[in-house]
Amino acid sequence: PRTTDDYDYSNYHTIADINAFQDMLVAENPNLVSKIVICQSYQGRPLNVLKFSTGGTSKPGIWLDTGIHSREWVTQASGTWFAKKIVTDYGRDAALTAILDKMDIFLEIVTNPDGCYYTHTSNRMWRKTRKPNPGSSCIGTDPNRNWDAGFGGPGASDSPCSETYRGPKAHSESEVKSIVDFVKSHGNLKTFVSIHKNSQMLLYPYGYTRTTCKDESELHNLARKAITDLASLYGTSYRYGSIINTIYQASGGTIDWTYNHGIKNSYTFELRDTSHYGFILPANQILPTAKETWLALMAIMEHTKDN
Ligand SMILES: CS(=N)(=N)C[C@@H](Cc1ccccc1)C(=O)O
Ligand SMILES: [Zn+2]
Repeated sequence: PRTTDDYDYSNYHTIADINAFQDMLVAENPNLVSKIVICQSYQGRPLNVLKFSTGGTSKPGIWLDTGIHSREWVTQASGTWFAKKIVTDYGRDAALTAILDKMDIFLEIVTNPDGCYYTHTSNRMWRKTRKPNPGSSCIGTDPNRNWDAGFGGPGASDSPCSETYRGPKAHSESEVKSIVDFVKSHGNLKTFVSIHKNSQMLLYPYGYTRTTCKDESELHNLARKAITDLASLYGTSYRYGSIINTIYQASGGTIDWTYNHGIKNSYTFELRDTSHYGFILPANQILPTAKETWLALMAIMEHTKDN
C-alpha cells in the first residue's frame, strides 16, 4: 500500500507491513505522529512506539500496547486500526480531540516482534519471546510473567519449557525492560492498557495477590462503563474484574507492575473471542473487534482526561 488509506485493515499482516504502515502514518501526519524506537528485541528488531501528540512538553500520557503475546494476532491488527483512527478523528471527533489536546498517547503495536516473526514463519501458536534459555533446549520467556510484580510467585512457571515461564529474573527480556525504562523516564503516564486476546474480559490489578488494589472501586466502575460502551456496538459481552478473581492467579504481569509504579488506570483487555476459534480468530472479525474495543478505550481515556 502507498498510503495508510489503502492499507488493508481487515487482514493480518507481517511485521514488515506493520512497520511500513507506521512509517507511512508518521510521514502523512508529521505534526501529530512520531516514532520512538525504545530499544531492540533479543534478535535485534526495533521496538517501535508511536507517539501521538499535539505538542507541549510534560503532558500526561496514555500507554497502549498490543501483541505482547505474539500469537494474539487480532491485537496487533486492532492496534494498527487504532493508530489510523486517532489521526482520522483528531480535529473531527470532539471527544478524541479533547483527549489529545490534553494528553499524549503512546502506542506500541508490535510489542514482541521476535515472537511475531516466528508465528508468521514457523509456529503460528508461539506466545513467548525468542531468547534462548541457558541450560535448556526450550526457547523464550512469557513477557506477561517477566515483570517485577510478585515475580516468581504462584501463577508463573520456573520451567523454560512452560508457556508461562517467568524468565531467569524480573525484566530479563528487553521487550519488557524497554517499557519499564520508558515508563520511568516519561514519569507522567496516567493510564496503561496492555491488550491481549481470548476470553472477552477487561481486567485490572492484581493478578499475583488476592489483595484488593486501593483504587479497586474506581477501576471497577470505569471497567463497567467501558464494557457497556463496548457491548453497545455489536452486543459483545465482556466479564470484568481483578485479574486473579476474573481469569486466574498470574504473577509478574504487566499491569501489576505499572499499577504498583503509580499508574492508577492500569488495565488488560482480553479481546474476542471466547475460544470458539481458539487463537486463530478469522480475519473478518478484525474490524468489528477493533471498533468495539475502541469504544471501551475511549471511555478509559475520557475518564483519564477528566480525573
Ligand atoms: C490468553 S492470555 N494468555 N492472553 C491470558 C493472560 C491473562 C492475564 C492478564 C493480565 C495479567 C496476567 C494474566 C495471560 O495468562 O497472560
Ligand atoms: Zn495474552
